Amino acid sequence: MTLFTKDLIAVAQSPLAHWLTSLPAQLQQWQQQQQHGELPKWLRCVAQLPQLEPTAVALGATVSVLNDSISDGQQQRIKGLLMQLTPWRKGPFNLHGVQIDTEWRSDFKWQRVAPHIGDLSGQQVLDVGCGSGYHLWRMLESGAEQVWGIDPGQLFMAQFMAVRSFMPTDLQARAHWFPLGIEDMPELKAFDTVFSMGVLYHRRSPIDFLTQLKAQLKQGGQLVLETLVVTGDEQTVLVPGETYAKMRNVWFIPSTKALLHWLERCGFKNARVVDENVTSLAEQRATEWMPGQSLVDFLDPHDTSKTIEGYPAPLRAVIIANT
Ligand SMILES: Nc1ncnc2c1ncn2[C@@H]1O[C@H](C[S@+](CC[C@H]([NH3+])C(=O)[O-])CC(=O)[O-])[C@@H](O)[C@H]1O
Repeated sequence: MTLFTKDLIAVAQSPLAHWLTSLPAQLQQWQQQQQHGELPKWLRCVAQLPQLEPTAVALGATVSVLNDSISDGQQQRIKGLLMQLTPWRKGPFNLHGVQIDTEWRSDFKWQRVAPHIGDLSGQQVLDVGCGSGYHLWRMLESGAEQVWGIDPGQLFMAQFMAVRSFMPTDLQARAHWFPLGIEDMPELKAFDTVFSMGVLYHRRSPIDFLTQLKAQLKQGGQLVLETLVVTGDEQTVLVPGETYAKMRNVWFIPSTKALLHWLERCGFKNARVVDENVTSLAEQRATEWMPGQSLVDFLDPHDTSKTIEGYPAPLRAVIIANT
């Protein structure tokens, strides 16, 4: 059975069945390109993870799967294998007692987003740029019927597959991850809610990006957009120099007013800002599972209201809009 067979069957059995016109060929082509590089090694680690019947599962702040009769030896083995998938950026997870304290406390972001998204019960939900899939589990916690994550990051895929391998089969069948960028998506117009958190500023063409997100939504669906913003009016946008907070791939950081304007121009209705928050050093920091540089190293050491390049420090907004 190939890597995505079960997920493709889930597509066929869902209201997204028309995705099958492009998806199998894209996945096959992608798999052919993965013979070299680190993915095969990461997937071997995932395949070696022990299969244990979960006795407790919690899709809460720490996404947890536990088995009450696990041995110390099994736990050490799980930790050793999961450590080979570092850096772990988005979490936290507790997998059979192995606490993955990720660089980001992604639960903080979910706490800001969740009160505003309504009831996801029965919904088909897409998460564009889902990383390790931490928020996919939280979307299931909020009632989604099926969650679909896309992200071009191969290590994130291995991390998602590792976490999913521990989940009970009913949850495994409701959470899917495909190695696609938003630009690889056909116009499905089929999802009830589309999330895109932390991606807009990585796109060179933000208006095209918003249009691509809209093309995934049903009529009457909702977009949940989370991104870096700056303060300013409808025409304020920061286009940083080579780096922003040491990130090389940051293009457009609009004000919330500009973002609302863009959403309106793209045909979204009822766009509203539901949260604004300065990223704290507690939310993004180095840990055993991501030992490299983190937010503290990206800010001006003498003035943490500025990035190391002198731009405003990361301020993030959550915006909800409808089609
Ligand atoms: N073209 C693209 N299409 C889809 N995804 C992409 C693309 N380009 C990059 N990504 C992916 O977008 C994610 C951005 S991280 C947010 C993770 C999560 N959502 C979070 O809110 O914590 C934000 C950050 O750490 O700066 C990464 O996983 C990329 O691989």
